[in-house]
Amino acid sequence: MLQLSKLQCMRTLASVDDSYELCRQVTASYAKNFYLGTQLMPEAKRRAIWAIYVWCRRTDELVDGPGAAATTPETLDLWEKRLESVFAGHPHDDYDVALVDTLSRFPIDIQPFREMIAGQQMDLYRSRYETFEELNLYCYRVAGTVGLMSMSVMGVGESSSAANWNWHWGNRIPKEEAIALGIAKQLTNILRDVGEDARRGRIYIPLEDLALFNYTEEDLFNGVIDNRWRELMRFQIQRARKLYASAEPGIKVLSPDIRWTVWAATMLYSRILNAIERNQYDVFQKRAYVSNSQKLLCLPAAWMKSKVL
Ligand SMILES: CC(C)=CCC/C(C)=C/CC/C(C)=C/CC/C(C)=C/[C@@H]1[C@@H](COP(=O)(O)OP(=O)(O)O)[C@]1(C)CC/C=C(\C)CC/C=C(\C)CCC=C(C)C
Ligand SMILES: Nc1ncnc2c1ncn2[C@@H]1O[C@H](COP(=O)(O)OP(=O)(O)OP(=O)(O)O)[C@@H](O)[C@H]1O
Ligand SMILES: [Mn+2]
Repeated sequence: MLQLSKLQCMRTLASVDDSYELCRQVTASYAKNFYLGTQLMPEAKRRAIWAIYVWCRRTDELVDGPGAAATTPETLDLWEKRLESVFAGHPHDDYDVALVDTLSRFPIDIQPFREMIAGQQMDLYRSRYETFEELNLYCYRVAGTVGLMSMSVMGVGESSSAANWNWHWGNRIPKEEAIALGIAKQLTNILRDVGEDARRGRIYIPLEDLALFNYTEEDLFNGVIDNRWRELMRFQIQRARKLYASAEPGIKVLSPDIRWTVWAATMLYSRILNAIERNQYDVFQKRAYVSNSQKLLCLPAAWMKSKVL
């Protein structure tokens, strides 16, 4: 469904509403946490996020999905050319129709999308990161950019209109916070998926951090859990939590009608770190996740935060 489709020139493309419905279905099936978050948003912004989510998911699937073995740098170059035509108003398939419509309604820049592709390109040729600085660039590209894309739709300031871009009157654009939240989520995702990524020969945790705790790549591939591993994971979790904390002041600058969503998305994702701790840092045999009951309990707390913080 999400594979690169040939230009659907033989038949008319989906209507705008049908395309948004397709994007809603993909978001609901691939990302229950994000989908739940979008349910707390106004309709116009919710649909735009679904359209952006699908483009991001398709881009990720090119490198991480079932057809990834066939993906080459040329595939991603083609995908970027399609991105440019979408930004020029020319959809290639039914999914693109919603994104073209979203781009006509919100002030969204193409650059974060290009950088997302550059981040996925890194997954084609890199399976190790020597330093956190290198990993941070990867996380910015695949996740920090999602923060920038989402913020273009969410808007800032006090007015609650769909396109409440009133920063002309001094509302600060919390770009750094949006990027920080994306990177914090990516670091969380990396810690949750250590075992899954190791089975694919990938280590995202910086090698300088492994060395700091005298933990080797071989230990990681063998799933060794001892005090070295627990200290290394505590260090990683602390770094992710610091980034979540640095993003939080930016949420109150966002448009009031989406603050609940962003608090909920932040709390839901950061609770994965708590789950890793509850699992005694066993990310090799156990999958850290937030239960549905825990997710639902986050919602009133997120609502309160959106009103007072
Ligand atoms: C409600 C809400 C937060 C909407 C954002 C939804 C959206 C457009 C998400 C796109 C996610 C995606 C598929 C990106 C492709 C690359 C990738 C997979 C990134 C990782 C996401 C998690 O995906 P998943 O859990 O499905 O992981 P697996 O592939 O299954 O392993 C990432 C961890 C990136 C997530 C980053 C964000 C959602 C950005 C959050 C930042 C904001 C919403 C900005 C808020 C603004 C301020 C000022 C704080
Ligand atoms: N047991 C599992 N094994 C492998 N992958 C899983 C497993 N459970 C969930 N996933 C995948 O991992 C991702 C995270 O799952 P989780 O339930 O934490 O959140 P989600 O439903 O994906 O919501 P979001 O993607 O917004 O975090 C999902 O994309 C899901 O498809
Ligand atoms: Mn997911």
